[in-house]
Amino acid sequence: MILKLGTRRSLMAMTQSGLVADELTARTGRAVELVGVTTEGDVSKAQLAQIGGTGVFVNGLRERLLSGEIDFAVHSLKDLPTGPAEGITLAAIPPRDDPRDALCGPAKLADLRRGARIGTGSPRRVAQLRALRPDLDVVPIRGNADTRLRKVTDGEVDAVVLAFAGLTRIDRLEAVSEIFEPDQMLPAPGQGALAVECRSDRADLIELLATLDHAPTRAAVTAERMLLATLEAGCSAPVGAYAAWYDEIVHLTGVVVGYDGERQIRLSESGSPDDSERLGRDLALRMLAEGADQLMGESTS
Ligand SMILES: NCc1[nH]cc(CCC(=O)O)c1CC(=O)O
Repeated sequence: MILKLGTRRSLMAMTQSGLVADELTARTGRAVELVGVTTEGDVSKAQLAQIGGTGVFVNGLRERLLSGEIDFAVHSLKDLPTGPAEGITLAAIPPRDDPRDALCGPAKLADLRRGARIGTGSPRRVAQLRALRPDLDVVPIRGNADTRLRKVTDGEVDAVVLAFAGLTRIDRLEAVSEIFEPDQMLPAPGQGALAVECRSDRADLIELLATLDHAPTRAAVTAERMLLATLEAGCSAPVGAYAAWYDEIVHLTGVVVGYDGERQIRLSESGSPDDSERLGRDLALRMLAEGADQLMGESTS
């Protein structure tokens, strides 16, 4: 039987789902067919900072998993809410792509003109951009990566910030003028990674999909997501987190930035990959002890 893989319809989503489908076929010999699904996040014109964090890109796919219309689904992991979903299992987290953010514009950040207009709706990117260049005019924009890049070519904004992994998937690396290192801009928890979900009662499928799982990526993104969950922040909060993995140790860094970019709480901690949930929780608790709560509260008001 051909397995039905549910995916959003954007080029980025179709590309990443296609790669997962090919990988599953290569590893298990099972044929996979893509099924395009439109989600609330694709339709709504509201700013993500308002509607985000509630799984707007994810819920439509989960409904079709539960109804049996599709067998499994591929999401961008950073769009996945941190809470559990009834009846749904996170069956695999494949090897992560580049987690960094990229500037797409005519020059590197330091070389943009004073007061240049930068388009991004993400409070995390807004706050970190302001920390790097307080003079910039950061304006909210929405739409998929292609639409955002067009706003640069049309002159509506001077530059935009997008995930490097997404730009790779839609073959638009020529638009990149600078890649931000994590010490300049920490990515969103889970950025660059994918999530493969299926129904919890499909034991056969869970076993099959497990062949796609990459343990180091799972440990790293688990730490990042636990940090986010413990801060009780969603994808619309000014929270960055990145866990690197080397010498069999997970090195997690988290940041909370005030909306004006002036104040930030940035801390790091290392631990065993077998205990990555505790690593994320411990670091978040240290950030809260330093006032992360108050800083996040100011940012959303
Ligand atoms: N919120 C939209 C979204 N979800 C995942 C990605 C990029 C790809 C990824 O992080 O895996 C993007 C676009 C962006 O932030 O540029």
